[in-house]
Amino acid sequence: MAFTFYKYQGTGNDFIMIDNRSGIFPKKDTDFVARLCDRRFGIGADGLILLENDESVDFKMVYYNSDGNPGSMCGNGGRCLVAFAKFLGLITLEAKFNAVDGLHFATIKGDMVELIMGNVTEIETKKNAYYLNTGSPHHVQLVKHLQDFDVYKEGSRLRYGVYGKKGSNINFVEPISEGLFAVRTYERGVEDETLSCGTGVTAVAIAMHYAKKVSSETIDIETKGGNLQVRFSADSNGYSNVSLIGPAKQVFKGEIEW
Ligand SMILES: N[C@@H](CCC[C@H](N)C(=O)O)C(=O)O
Repeated sequence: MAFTFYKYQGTGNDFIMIDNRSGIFPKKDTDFVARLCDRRFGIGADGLILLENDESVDFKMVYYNSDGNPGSMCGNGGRCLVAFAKFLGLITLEAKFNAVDGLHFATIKGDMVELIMGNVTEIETKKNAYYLNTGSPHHVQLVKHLQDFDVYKEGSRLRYGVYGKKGSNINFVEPISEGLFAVRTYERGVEDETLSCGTGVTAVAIAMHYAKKVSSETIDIETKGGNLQVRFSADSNGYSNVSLIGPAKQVFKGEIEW
């Protein structure tokens, strides 16, 4: 049996994209998904995303981390999926889709995708860090000399040591200038640093505003894979109208045989 896959990247966070509206993909085969995501024995990606039919909106997002297990919400993956839906002719300029954390709205112009994320009402202050959920759980920690920081060592230590089996994604952030931050993320489920993490930079932007490191409600973030922007409205109830904006690009296409 064979089916077509596409590869997309959003600021270097890369995904295998499969149109599974026919339902043929073996969704429960964790090893198969992990093998496809393997960078030496497979296609190579930080995750795999299925585009599926949804009864009430344009489509459904089903996301797997590169370890083959279903993940929580993926912000960059969601943006890439919107670009894929446009490529398939399912949408033109706007999309509404269901994901594991609920309904999302998005707009696309050229290769720029703006994705509306869920509201954030709870932020936990920890020692030198913040913990919040932007569709996925995120630890946000300010550090100095981010470029030389050992993200893998410290990220994996916190991921397992502090957050146990369930784990968390771990973000390290350094302010660059007013309204601009540099971020590096250790991703749960990839179990390594990725070039960018969409729900991660969203969590960083909100945490930095909450910590009064920035007053603007539009925040620019530099990741190793490119730049993203996060916008929100902040009031005493928390953070709403949260959006994640950045490029999402198709990289190549191929055939999977099994
Ligand atoms: N790359 C992602 C984050 C994906 C979620 C994650 N690794 C998990 O399941 O914890 C993004 O862009 O948000």
